[in-house]
Amino acid sequence: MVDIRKPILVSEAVSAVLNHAKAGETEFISIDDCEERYLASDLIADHDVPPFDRSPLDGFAIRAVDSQGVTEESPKSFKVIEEIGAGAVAAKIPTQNEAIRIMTGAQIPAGTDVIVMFELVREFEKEGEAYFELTQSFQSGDNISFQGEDAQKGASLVQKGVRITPGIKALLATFGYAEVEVFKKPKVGIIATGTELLDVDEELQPGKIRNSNAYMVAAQIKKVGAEPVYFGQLVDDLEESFQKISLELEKVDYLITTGGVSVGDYDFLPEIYKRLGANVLFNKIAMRPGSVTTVAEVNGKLLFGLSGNPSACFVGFELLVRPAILTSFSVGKPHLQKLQATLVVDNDKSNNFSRFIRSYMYFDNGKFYVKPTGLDKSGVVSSLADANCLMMLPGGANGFQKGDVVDVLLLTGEGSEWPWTTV
Ligand SMILES: Nc1nc2c(c(=O)[nH]1)N[C@H]1C(S)=C(S)[C@@H](COP(=O)(O)OP(=O)(O)OC[C@H]3O[C@@H](n4cnc5c(N)ncnc54)[C@H](O)[C@@H]3O)O[C@H]1N2
Ligand code: MOO
Ligand SMILES: [Mg+2]
Repeated sequence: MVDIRKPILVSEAVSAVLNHAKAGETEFISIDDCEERYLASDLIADHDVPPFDRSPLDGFAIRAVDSQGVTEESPKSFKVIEEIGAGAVAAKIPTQNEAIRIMTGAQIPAGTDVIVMFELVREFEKEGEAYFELTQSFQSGDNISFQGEDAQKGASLVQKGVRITPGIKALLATFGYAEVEVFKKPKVGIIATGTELLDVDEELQPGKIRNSNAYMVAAQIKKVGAEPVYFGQLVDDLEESFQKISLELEKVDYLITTGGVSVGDYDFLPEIYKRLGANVLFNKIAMRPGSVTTVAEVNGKLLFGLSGNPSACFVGFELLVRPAILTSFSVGKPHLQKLQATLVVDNDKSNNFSRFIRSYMYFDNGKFYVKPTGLDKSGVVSSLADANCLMMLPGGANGFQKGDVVDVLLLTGEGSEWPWTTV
């Protein structure tokens, strides 16, 4: 007799995993290598930006007071007494009707409070000296980029746990972060199980299939910002599998196995958890695919027993492994982002378990729409190719019809805080 497993809600499974999530270790790395990593401390402005009042235009720095009353009909001439480019500081201080020729980015010369762009004046020369004629008046502060208008000293600009984008890298450089404190990439071991598995470079043989899970999971691990460590594939042999899993578990922060978690004669993971003395958090989730997904803990380390079925394996990673890793990086929204979209085809299947259907979401005429990307079976691999989201249909409902608005979990982009309290 096989054990009858008691399914728990997806939300219960996720919280059981997150109860065991640990804060990641941190390290300092060169700014050159920091993109896509997660900040381990807030990014603080250590000075004002810009650090001085500066010119946003190529033109002339003048005193607003000298432009008062100036119009097309009563223009005024200004004498140019110095020229500065960005990086230089004016040596002279203009007095009445004097100006400094100034380029974009240069510090506003003392005594001046307006920049007039070149295009607004008529330049001329008199007795070998440069002049221009002004035909309009200005207010003090016109065309000036003020010190601190971009960022003020002491401000916390990006919080710990945010993934470094090119824009954040610009801020890190602005504030002199040659070395950046980030979360270390945890090592996530992968072991594929199954006597039927061939590696990617092997010819097909009767009864055998190529191992796709190991490659898919490694890509999922990289995408989330961790480091995959592939330990190869195992034939279904209890002793050998136990030895290999206990050995490799020591070398990583998390271990993912694929396959062998169900109730089949060659599904040895349940027995291996026993031999390891693991605390099995759950071995059945009320979801499709991935109902057999099992998570166990050994000495504080999580072992994810993902299903062998490719789509179930994929979904198990996204719903359970992803938030565990992202939580260790202090990410505030570690779950797939939940949106809503209109179903474009009927989905009559009813199921007691909640379903996470590989789907494609698109935007048309102001609305989001969603449709499945292929056959909705957990053993299917082809429907993963076009999937940019998982349609989330709660269990117990009597099917869904074209036009229904359904929940959708995006596979890319920003995440969500906990959104799935009901399934
Ligand atoms: N009597 C029952 N049988 C099954 C149940 C059940 O509740 N009672 N659950 C079914 C469900 S649901 C799933 S999902 C699968 C889970 O199976 P396992 O996790 O034990 O995985 P395997 O048996 O090893 O393989 C299942 C399937 O996946 C293919 N596979 C395995 N590894 C890979 C890989 N690395 N790359 C590509 N494909 C892989 C394997 O060949 C099998 O076809 O159990 C059901 N059975
Ligand atoms: O766990 Mo299975 O993937 O539900 O089909
Ligand atoms: Mg099996």
